[in-house]
Amino acid sequence: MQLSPVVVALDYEDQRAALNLVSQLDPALCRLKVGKEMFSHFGPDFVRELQQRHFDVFLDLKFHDIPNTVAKAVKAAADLGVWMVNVHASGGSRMMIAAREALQSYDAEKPLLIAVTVLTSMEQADLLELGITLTPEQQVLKLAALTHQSGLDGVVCSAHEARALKQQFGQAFQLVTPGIRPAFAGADDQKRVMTPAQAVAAGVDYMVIGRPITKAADPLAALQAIYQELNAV
Ligand SMILES: O=C(O)c1cc(=O)[nH]c(=O)n1[C@@H]1O[C@H](COP(=O)(O)O)[C@@H](O)[C@H]1O
Repeated sequence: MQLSPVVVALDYEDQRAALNLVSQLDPALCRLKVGKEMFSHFGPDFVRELQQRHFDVFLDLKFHDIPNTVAKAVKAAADLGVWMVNVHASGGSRMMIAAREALQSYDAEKPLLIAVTVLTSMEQADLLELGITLTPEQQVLKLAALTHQSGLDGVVCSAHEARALKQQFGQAFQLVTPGIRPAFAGADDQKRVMTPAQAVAAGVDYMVIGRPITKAADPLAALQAIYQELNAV
């Protein structure tokens, strides 16, 4: 069975609750994302626990620092054996190139290196506050171009930008998108949502899905429903 593009976001303050969810999921149907909250609470051991359960882990720590520090941080993530790691594209091309070069010696074991463009929670007013006068879509394209030039594997973006990004940067440029909502789920606080099928049709490679699975009465059934919807595309 081909691994599905679903990455389940583990946003929990309680490790037992997270592992209870994980024990209901199937590593053939999804990967797992560990972000700042769980990594700060439970550290690399938690990531290792997930890997021992045969899950690929996306370490979502969104590194943004001087090039030397980010290079060392992505190397530490690679040593941990994660499948995907990310940085902020707004850290600039020198930072992103340093991160890419730090992973060069990992060959087949190299994690995918992805850059965050504009967070899906940010609107025009948030960019203006930072002195950025471009629209969020224009800023995404600008940061994606910088990411592509820096030789990274792809970007985190909204599914609404996927079509334009694939057109501009080609099929190999990987798109990772949050804000995905299956027809059976509510939008929660996500603003511009797409269904999994729409996202795949738009060119999304990996979709980060949290609450529609983690808060479902039957998480595996929710995951299977998404997988079936994707197989029908
Ligand atoms: O990097 C992310 O994963 C991320 C970037 C972004 O721009 N927006 C966004 O929602 N996310 C994450 O994607 C996940 C979405 O979770 P749900 O809204 O519950 O599906 C959360 O872990 C967010 O932190």
